[in-house]
Amino acid sequence: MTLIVSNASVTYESKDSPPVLALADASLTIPRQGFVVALGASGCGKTTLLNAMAGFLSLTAGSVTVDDVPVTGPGPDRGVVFQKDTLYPWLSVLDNVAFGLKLAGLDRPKREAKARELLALVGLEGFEKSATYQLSGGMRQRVSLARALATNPEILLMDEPLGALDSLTRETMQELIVDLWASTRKSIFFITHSIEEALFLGTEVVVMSPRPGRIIRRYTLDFVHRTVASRDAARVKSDPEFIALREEIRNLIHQTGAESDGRHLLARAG
Ligand SMILES: Nc1ncnc2c1ncn2[C@@H]1O[C@H](COP(=O)(O)OP(=O)(O)OP(=O)(O)O)[C@@H](O)[C@H]1O
Repeated sequence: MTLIVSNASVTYESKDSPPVLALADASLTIPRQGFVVALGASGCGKTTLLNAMAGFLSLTAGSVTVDDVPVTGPGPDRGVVFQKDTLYPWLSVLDNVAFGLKLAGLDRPKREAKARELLALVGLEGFEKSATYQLSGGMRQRVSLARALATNPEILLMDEPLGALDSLTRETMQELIVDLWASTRKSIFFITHSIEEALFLGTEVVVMSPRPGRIIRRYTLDFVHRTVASRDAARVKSDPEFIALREEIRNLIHQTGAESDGRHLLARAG
């Protein structure tokens, strides 16, 4: 499946404050089996873009399509993982993962078998009967991932799923996501504030700048392919090419962050 965002703009209107141009003329393709990462400072419209892809909000202008069919709402072809897990505290780990399958009408043995398989895939074998509040942040995000995969969406939309984790857990989770991407061949759209994370994960990285939120730069990368081939994350992250690009993007984000303050006022006034 291919998800295409064309010339998408979103303006938030409210009664008490001026309209905010949160996303300005963004175009983006999530190709089949691609791993596209949106990177940018707070407020540059990343979540707005993801919400439009997920069908949670309507665009002010432009379009989102999946295989040429316009997105008009959420659908089983797109699974979503949020920064803060949205697990049900009254359900066990297994039942959280199986929940969507229950809604889809699968009988108990089938949905539990599928949920067990997914929990093994994310490294949570043995925790099926645990309550979600007994788990660490990293484990909870593993459950969220398994839950998003349960209905077998071709596209995964991930809104800073590792943002709340400590740095060691975060690195382990990055490697898990690379493994999942390589083994399931899903298409992924992933949001992060971390330049290193974006470079490590993405086959394509789009850099966004705030006020108004727009895509200012695109990079096609192969670091993630190198990680899949070498299984040596530390080596990939310390590669001089990786480090040079990390610095280039850091400068780019700092420059445009400063410049965009002026544009912000223009965007609001205009
Ligand atoms: N419902 C809303 N009403 C009004 N303004 C909003 C609304 N949601 C977001 N905004 C504004 O739109 C802009 C883009 O927000 P968005 O959440 O998409 O950015 P982001 O890049 O995901 O930020 P963060 O990294 O902090 O999550 C911000 O200036 C934000 O304040």
